[in-house]
Amino acid sequence: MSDTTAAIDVRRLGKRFGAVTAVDDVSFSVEPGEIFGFMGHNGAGKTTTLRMLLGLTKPTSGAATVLGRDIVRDTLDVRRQAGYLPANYALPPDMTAREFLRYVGAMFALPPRLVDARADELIARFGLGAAADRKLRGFSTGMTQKVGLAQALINEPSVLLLDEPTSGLDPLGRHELLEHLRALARDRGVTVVFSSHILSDVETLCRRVAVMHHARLIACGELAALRREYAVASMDELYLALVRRHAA
Ligand SMILES: Nc1ncnc2c1ncn2[C@@H]1O[C@H](COP(=O)(O)OP(=O)(O)OP(=O)(O)O)[C@@H](O)[C@H]1O
Repeated sequence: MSDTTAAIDVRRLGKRFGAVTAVDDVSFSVEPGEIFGFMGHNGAGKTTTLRMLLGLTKPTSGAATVLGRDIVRDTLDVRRQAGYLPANYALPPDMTAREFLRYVGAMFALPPRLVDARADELIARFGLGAAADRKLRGFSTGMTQKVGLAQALINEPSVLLLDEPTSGLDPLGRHELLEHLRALARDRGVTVVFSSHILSDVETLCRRVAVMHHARLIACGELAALRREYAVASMDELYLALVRRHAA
């Protein structure tokens, strides 16, 4: 049965690429305004799941809704209301940060004056003012991720899908990015899906998580309840216990 109050509702979603099953019978839901941890090691199927939610690749089975919109039938509606930061996002090196934000805003067919105002606001919010008119090619990893997050917010999305947003960041960069995500959920009610294999980040940020392993969901629920169920104290131990239990 589908959960009509959920911001994201995934029902038995599956994706095959030829002989490869990338996502197998995955179901979970995300509540409005929560920061939901989406965990799993490399190749577990996280990126493919996020891409299906955004209509960037079609499911081969199952269904999902984002803000009540069907991800296959209503792809454009979903895209208008969603922000996406892909993993290892390569920014165009010859654009400035400001030019890039305006470019992404234009793709949403927003009026130029509105896009300019939002770009300015995001540049200020992420502390990019001094670098805003420099070419992106020289940007540090931390600054690149801030621009990546800013572009994901240019359409003022209600749902934000972030694929490994903290990987490669130093502790200060990670802390700053996590604080921005907390503020988005707390102050603006944005629903965040935070895909990561950095367990401490998930632990810091998320109350509920889903864990993928070899294309399947091996756990989903409140972190505290999962810790109790598996009688473990830390996120590391929980993750290892889950993976061991489901080892092929
Ligand atoms: N376009 C594609 N064609 C063929 N196989 C693919 C394609 N995209 C993904 N896969 C395969 O699907 C599986 C899941 O990949 P996916 O990128 O979704 O995992 P992930 O959990 O995001 O991993 P990572 O953390 O490494 O990004 C992998 O075996 C991958 O090789």
